[in-house]
Formats: sequence, C-alpha cells, structure tokens
Amino acid sequence: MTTKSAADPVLVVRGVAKSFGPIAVLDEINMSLAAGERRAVIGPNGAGKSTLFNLVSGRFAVTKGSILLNNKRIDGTAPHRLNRMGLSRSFQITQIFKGLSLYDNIYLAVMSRHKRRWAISRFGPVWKMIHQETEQLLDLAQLTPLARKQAGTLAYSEQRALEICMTVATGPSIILLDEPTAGMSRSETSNMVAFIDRMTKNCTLMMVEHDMDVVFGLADTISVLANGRILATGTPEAIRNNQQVQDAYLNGSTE
Ligand SMILES: Nc1ncnc2c1ncn2[C@@H]1O[C@H](COP(=O)(O)OP(=O)(O)OP(=O)(O)O)[C@@H](O)[C@H]1O
Repeated sequence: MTTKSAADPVLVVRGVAKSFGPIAVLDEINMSLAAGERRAVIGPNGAGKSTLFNLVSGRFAVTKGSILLNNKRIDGTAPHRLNRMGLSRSFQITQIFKGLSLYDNIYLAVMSRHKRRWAISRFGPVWKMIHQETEQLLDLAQLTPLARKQAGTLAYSEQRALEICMTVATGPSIILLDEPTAGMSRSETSNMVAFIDRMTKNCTLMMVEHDMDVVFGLADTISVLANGRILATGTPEAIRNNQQVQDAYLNGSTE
C-alpha cells in the first residue's frame, strides 16, 4: 500500500510512449507536477500535445510506461473514474446544467466535494458551509450579480467562467485545461487569463494552449513537445531563452 506525503508530486508521467498502429506519436515522455504547479505543454502542430492530454485524462491507453496520480497508477483508468479520483478536465466539454441557476450549478459542485446528495431538508453545519463556500466562490469569480440567472441563458464566456468555477468547486487534485481561451477575442482572452489566475491560485494545473500570451501569463513551468518527445522543461524565462526551443518552435510559431 502506498502512502502520500506533502512533497510527493501530484502527477507523474513515467517513460510513456504512444503509438497508433505503426505510427509512433509519443516516446519517452517523463513529467512530474508538484502540488500547486501550473504546467503548460506547448509545441508545434502535430507534436503530440492532445495525445498526451488524452493519455493523462484516460481517453487513450498508453502503449508503454505509466501515469500516476497521487502515487496511484491511473493509466488505463476510465475518465469518469479519474474524475472521482481528483483529475478534472475542463473546457471543450461543457458540463454545466443549463436549466439550473448559476448559483445552483456551483452549489451542486461544492456539494459533491462534501460528498453530499441533494436533500429536501438541508440544515446543519455542513449545509451551512456548502452555502458559504458557494457564496465565496461566486464572489471570487465576480459572478454574484448573475447568481439567479439560468445557466443556459448566460453568454458563452460566462458559461466558460461558470465551468471553471464548478471545476474548482469540486476541489480536484489536478485540473487539465484544454485550450482554455480557444475561440475568444483578445479582450476575452486577457479577461479569461486573469480569471483563471484568480480562481486557481492554489490548484495544480496542466494546460495545453497555443496562445503564447496565455501560456506565459499563467504557467510557472513549461514543457515543450516536439516530434513526440519533450524537448525542454523549465520556467517561462528559461524556455524563452532556450535556443533549441526557439529553433524548433517559438521562432517558427505562427500562433
Ligand atoms: N487516433 C489517431 N490515430 C492515428 N494518428 C493519430 C491519432 N490521433 C493523433 N494522431 C497523430 O498523432 C500526431 C500528434 O497529434 P496530436 O493531435 O496529439 O498533436 P497536437 O500537438 O495536439 O497538434 P495540434 O496542435 O495541431 O492540436 C499527429 O501526427 C496526428 O495525426
């Protein structure tokens, strides 16, 4: 039986390879994410970023190697089970309840963290805490004025904000962000970066993002994938100054 200490990494990717039939897409991928770390995975089109995300989030099986979440092997685990184990994939999948109010959506997410089911009678300290945490999250997200609005009637960017709020409310060990600003204008993008930054202060994040302003605005470590291998991992500053990375990606990046 494994025990976890505070210094243990939240996520470990160890010697992972992935092939589709004869096509090798990823090889020798090694990564370790500490608690509270915000890691961006960048790289040219076709480098294997989405494949890596799909391996970590349980959508694809690894061909070789292992993936651990909080010291437990998770490669081969179905996405819905991973969700219950604390790995939450946000964006590109809309998981809000459109017929409910924004408040009720967040309330349900906070309830799930406290392992409560909906009940007619909701009195007592735990329900009071659930209500207070919902109010705090609404406040942090600056969504209080919209609390009573039906989620389905919110603007697209507001629905995405609600979704990240719900993700945070469930208290996951790690949040995977899949191009969190895809399809947004410049001003929506910079608002979303500020929003994610505010909402995920103590969360562990792994994100795939093409927009370098988003990457450099949010990540404290960056892994660069090229041709299915990790070319470099380091701070934004180190990655920006890495000649190999510049040659393989940053200088030639059209995004
Ligand atoms: N299901 C699949 N079957 C066969 N090949 C695949 C499959 N999924 C991805 N690939 C191939 O794997 C390589 C990596 O694709 P992937 O989508 O992971 O790259 P990416 O870095 O996310 O690219 P982009 O930035 O364009 O989204 C590509 O050559 C792609 O064609």
